[in-house]
Amino acid sequence: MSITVMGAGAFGTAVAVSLASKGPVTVWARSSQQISKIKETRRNEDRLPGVVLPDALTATAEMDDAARSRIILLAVPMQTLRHVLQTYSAALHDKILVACCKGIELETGLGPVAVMQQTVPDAQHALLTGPSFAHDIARGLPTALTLACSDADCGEELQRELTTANLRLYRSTDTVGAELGGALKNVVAIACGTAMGAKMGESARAALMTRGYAEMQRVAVARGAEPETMAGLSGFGDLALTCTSEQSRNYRLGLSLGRGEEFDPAVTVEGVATARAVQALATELRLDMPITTCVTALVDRRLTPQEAMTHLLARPLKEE
Ligand SMILES: NC(=O)C1=CN([C@@H]2O[C@H](COP(=O)(O)OP(=O)(O)OC[C@H]3O[C@@H](n4cnc5c(N)ncnc54)[C@H](O)[C@@H]3O)[C@@H](O)[C@H]2O)C=CC1
Ligand SMILES: O=C(CO)COP(=O)(O)O
Repeated sequence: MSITVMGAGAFGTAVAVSLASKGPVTVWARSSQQISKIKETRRNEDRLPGVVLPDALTATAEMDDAARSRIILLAVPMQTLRHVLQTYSAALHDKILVACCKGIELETGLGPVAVMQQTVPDAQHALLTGPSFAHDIARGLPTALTLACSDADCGEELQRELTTANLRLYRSTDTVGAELGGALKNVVAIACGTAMGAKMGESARAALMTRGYAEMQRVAVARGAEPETMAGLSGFGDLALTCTSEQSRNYRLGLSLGRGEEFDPAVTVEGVATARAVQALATELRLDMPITTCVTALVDRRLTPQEAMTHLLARPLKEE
């Protein structure tokens, strides 16, 4: 069965490379210039440098080609997902849609599954998330991810179809927990990068990871997720990866903030909008989210890293 990936960024291209080991894959991008370049060079040098694309991978800018597959992965940044789905909803209404985005929509506070449900209600909706850098997947390195789908049968089908020799998928029906884990770990990664960039030490990073995880659980429980989902690949697993590796763009943005350096605004950093969205949610749900609050203030340049840490350390003492 052919599979389509919409979004020829780092992640979409990497997953398509892995899926192409099993059968035909179509990668769709809105830019025909980008597609021509990919066809010519058999590489996506701008987004996934150094990776030769396999023959089973076809690139297209035509939605008619993309819509031939029944399973469609959406590998675009979270803040663009609604626009993409609205634009192509007619072609997508009878498909199985699998969002790969990690974030919360700023205007609505919704995750990718809810956005798919609102924009293409007749489709089936799932989420692919978990600890995985695009380059690792594309190089064939071993990776384990969560495939979350509230419909158990559809989830099983997707698990079979999307598992490859280097991509092992675990199934879950808790889409709310899976999408919150993937979104919120990015906020904590910015905090950890900031602490490391400001030379606050690895102990500070461990504290931020652990207390950040407590914030992730607080939101998850308030949103009706299963608490154990946070302990899985989509939560703890991705938190561990993203908070400790310079391959992560969220972590690298944090490093820049900590060092007082500029960061390329063209790079996709999902945690910035998500921190603001989660901050709004926390206020609405009356949740105590001090790390998220500090990250929002850091990215808005309302606090320096030192002021943020002083603020966190000076909070009233409490039970763990
Ligand atoms: N890069 C990675 O290692 C991983 C990324 N992800 C997630 O995948 C999602 C995409 O990230 P990347 O591929 O890394 O980002 P990227 O910045 O490499 O690529 C994003 C792609 O989306 C396209 N795009 C943006 N707006 C669009 C629109 N309105 N219509 C059509 N296409 C549009 C861009 O042209 C670009 O090709 C993010 O939510 C990210 O958190 C998940 C796991 C790993
Ligand atoms: O989600 C990722 C790894 O699982 C990629 O992280 P970044 O978006 O921070 O690069």
